[in-house]
Amino acid sequence: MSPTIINTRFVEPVHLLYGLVAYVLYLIVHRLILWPRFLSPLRKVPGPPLGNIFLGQSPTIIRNETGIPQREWVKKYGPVVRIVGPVGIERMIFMKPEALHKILVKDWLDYPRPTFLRNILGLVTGYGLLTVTGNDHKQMRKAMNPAFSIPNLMAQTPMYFEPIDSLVEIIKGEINNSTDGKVIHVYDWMSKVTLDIICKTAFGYEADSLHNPHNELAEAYELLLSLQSGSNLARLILLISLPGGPRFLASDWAYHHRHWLEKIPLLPAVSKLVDAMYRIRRISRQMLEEKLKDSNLILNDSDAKKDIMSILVRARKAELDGGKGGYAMSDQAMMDQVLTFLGAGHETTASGLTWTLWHLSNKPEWQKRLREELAPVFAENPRPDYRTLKDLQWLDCVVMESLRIMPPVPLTVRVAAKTDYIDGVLVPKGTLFYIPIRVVNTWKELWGEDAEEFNPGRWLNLPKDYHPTFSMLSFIAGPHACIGKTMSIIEMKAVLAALIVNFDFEPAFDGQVAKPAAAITIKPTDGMPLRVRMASTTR
Ligand code: HEM
Repeated sequence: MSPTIINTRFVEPVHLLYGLVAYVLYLIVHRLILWPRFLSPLRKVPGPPLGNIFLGQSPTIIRNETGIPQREWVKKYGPVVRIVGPVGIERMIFMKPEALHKILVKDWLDYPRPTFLRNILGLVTGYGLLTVTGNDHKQMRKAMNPAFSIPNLMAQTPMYFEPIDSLVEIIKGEINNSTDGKVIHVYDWMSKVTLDIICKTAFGYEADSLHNPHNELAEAYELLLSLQSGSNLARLILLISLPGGPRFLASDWAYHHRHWLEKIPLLPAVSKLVDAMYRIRRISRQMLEEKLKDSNLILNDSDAKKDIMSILVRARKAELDGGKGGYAMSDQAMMDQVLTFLGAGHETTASGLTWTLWHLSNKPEWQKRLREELAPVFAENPRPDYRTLKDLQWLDCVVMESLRIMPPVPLTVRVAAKTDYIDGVLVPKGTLFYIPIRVVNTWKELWGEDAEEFNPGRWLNLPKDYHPTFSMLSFIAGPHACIGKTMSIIEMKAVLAALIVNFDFEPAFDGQVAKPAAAITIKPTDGMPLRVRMASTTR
């Protein structure tokens, strides 16, 4: 037998195939069994059982209210928890301020948002601040910060009151002097009023969805929001993880052929998403074009328009004229930013307001106390300014407490771009982190035994270990902290104050329980029906 014959038999295609199959099987066994059970340096970190061999603990996470399984695990296993998700991917929870400081502030560049999250955010909110990282993010954030400065927010606050006054009149009309009041779906109205406010402050555009439910932008956002559910999110993550997935979903081709997607089982929701995003982008483009033609924009004094897009257009013009070598945004970048503000700033604020009204409905004593604080202020000026709203003590306590126990974004995610120690644990590159916003906000170890209860008074007597940055994470911290934090708090205060001064809120029926949805933001699945009457002071 010659050696040549042996060599030829060795490389027969069928052997190559066997080798390939064996390698793929090894990879699968490694991923699903060997790594999570025997090899990972995290395998001894406390945490729930590994769960389903393919999906890990994902079924529990998807089925439950966002942040609740994580909270139960922290109660059971302590401040450092390891959870195994689909295909053996590990996720870590770190609760202590030092660990959160490292991930979110000190080494933030080593712990970016994972690609799948950036792709989802990009698709539904535009490729702006929420999707960039590193130096691009630093530059973009620097260019955006002035639009959120206190002087600009002070100038924008009066813009909130036109939609707010419309809302008050609409609810009065619904109640129609009935002493029994009327049950209304509070979330729907909060969504409309915040959309009208953000359109005005972001674009200077009158959406008036409060009076015009068929406004195209309002309808597109309604469609987008109706798709928010844990299972739709899981489908979307799967789709955008495919090569070219995000680009395909954002393409004109996908929009024009979206009816095909409807025919594929499990994908009709994706077809609606493509439809909504296409329409939102088209309307935004039109608005930017109008803005670029608007001669008022060039004014640089008190007459100049104060909406965010006008501020950006002026800043770009100044940058180009002055040639300071700064960051001059392209039209597309500007549009993406404003879309980001619309996406990130509309439903978050609407959820925050809805949950605040829910808590106040169940705590009439707090509602009364708040009304007593607000009534004299509104009697003097029914459109209080930024400073007045900011300085109202009970209003501040109520808003902060609501954002603490029901943070509109209950958790977010980061990924380790390098292997490093965190809180004494060696965390390998590629590990995912839950930034456990809701868990931190209601951690009994810090906030005390009543941590999960609504008690606005606690803000006047904070726990001794309260950390101003890491005890309440509703807007997270560090370079990626919410740019709209001050704006959304003042907006919530303005809407809430006008509603409480005019109306009494109570549960729609005895034994009503809240129904929060499991998705990116925590909105009620039933639209939050509440009974609304004219407030005793206005009756
Ligand atoms: C109650 C209302 C709001 C809440 C609870 C909230 C919460 C958050 C959270 C938790 C993040 C961090 C997300 C992450 O890094 O994964 C974030 C980021 C962001 N938010 Fe908000 N937000 C609110 C309102 C707003 C408003 C009104 C705007 C704009 C008009 C806005 C614009 C943004 C932007 C642009 C980012 C990305 C910041 C960056 O990475 O530099 N948000 N927000």
